[in-house]
Amino acid sequence: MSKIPLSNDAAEIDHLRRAYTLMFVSYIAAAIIFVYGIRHIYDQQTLLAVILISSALAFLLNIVVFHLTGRIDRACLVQSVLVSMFVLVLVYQGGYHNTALYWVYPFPIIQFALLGARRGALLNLSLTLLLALFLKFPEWTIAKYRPEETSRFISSMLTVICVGWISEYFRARSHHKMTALQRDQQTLAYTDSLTGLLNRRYIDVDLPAQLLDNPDDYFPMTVVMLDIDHFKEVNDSFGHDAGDGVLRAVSQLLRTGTRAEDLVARYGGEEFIFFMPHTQLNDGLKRAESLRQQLAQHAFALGSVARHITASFGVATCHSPSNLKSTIQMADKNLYEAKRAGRNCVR
Ligand SMILES: Nc1nc2c(ncn2[C@@H]2O[C@H](COP(=O)(O)OP(=O)(O)OP(=O)(O)O)[C@@H](O)[C@H]2O)c(=O)[nH]1
Repeated sequence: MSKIPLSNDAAEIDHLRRAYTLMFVSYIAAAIIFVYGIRHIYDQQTLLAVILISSALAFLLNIVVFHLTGRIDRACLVQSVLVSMFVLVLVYQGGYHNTALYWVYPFPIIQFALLGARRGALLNLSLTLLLALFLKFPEWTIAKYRPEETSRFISSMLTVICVGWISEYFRARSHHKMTALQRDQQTLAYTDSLTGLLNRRYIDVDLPAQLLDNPDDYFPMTVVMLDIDHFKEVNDSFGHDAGDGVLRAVSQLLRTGTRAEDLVARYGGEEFIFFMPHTQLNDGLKRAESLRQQLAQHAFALGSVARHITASFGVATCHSPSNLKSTIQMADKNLYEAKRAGRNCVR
């Protein structure tokens, strides 16, 4: 079966999840940090106030850049690096009366939400290693932490990282499984069971969304509709099963006679349609004529003899997503003209 370009709702939902996580986490963290920063100006803790206020502004600046560029991967990575730097500087300085360590615990969870299980674990473990060094060599820091406090802190940090990793790993795994399941079900819903081609539901439901989302991948797009001539006679003379065999053989001819980027569908009983992206009307007419000839020359095995079968073709070109329906109607009208003109021709 040809590869179906499907609208990817799961990827869109995941993108939104990351964007909302990034924005809410950044706004909430920036607001809390900013308020504490202002408070410490009044406490005369200038260095702490500068660390807090500049971190809050850096978080917000990253969000502004994200709004302007829409690049979620880069924004999450920058936010994680900013968070890590903030944590390191805060632990180095000690925070208010050396309480900095209490503020570190939420950050591993944030890193997992922003970066995912693998990259989040890497960043969190590196950060914990640096923090452990700071705590092991107190002469490196301004802060003064009690020895029993530092050992408990590293153990509880590792516990938080472990729990955060487990939760993010299984969330991502179930998300991937559900995405695969959704794709399988979509593929099944949009596949014609007799021929394995795309079906009418795909043309009516998913294709319009595809065209709207990625117009540059399609337009101008030529639509060809074809209908097997006198197909009723095939059924009447050779039986319904033989008719099904002809429909499968015609599908195979269409598959091999079209390009990989063309979308080929069974539109109704013995009616097929295909869409040729980036194709003007003249080229579309030539390709339809070539297919008509291939089909007319093909010998179908029916009963004990080989028989020739022909089809009539209608062609029209679509220039924008809003024209899809009227273009299909135009191709259908031209197909009717081809039938009226005596069949086995392209109009
Ligand atoms: N075997 C088989 N036949 C089908 C299927 N779907 C529709 N048909 C048959 O296709 C035939 C279509 O007949 P008509 O609409 O009269 O068209 P035609 O005989 O091809 O004549 P023209 O289109 O005017 O050339 C009918 O006999 C339907 O039963 C199918 O899935 N399998």
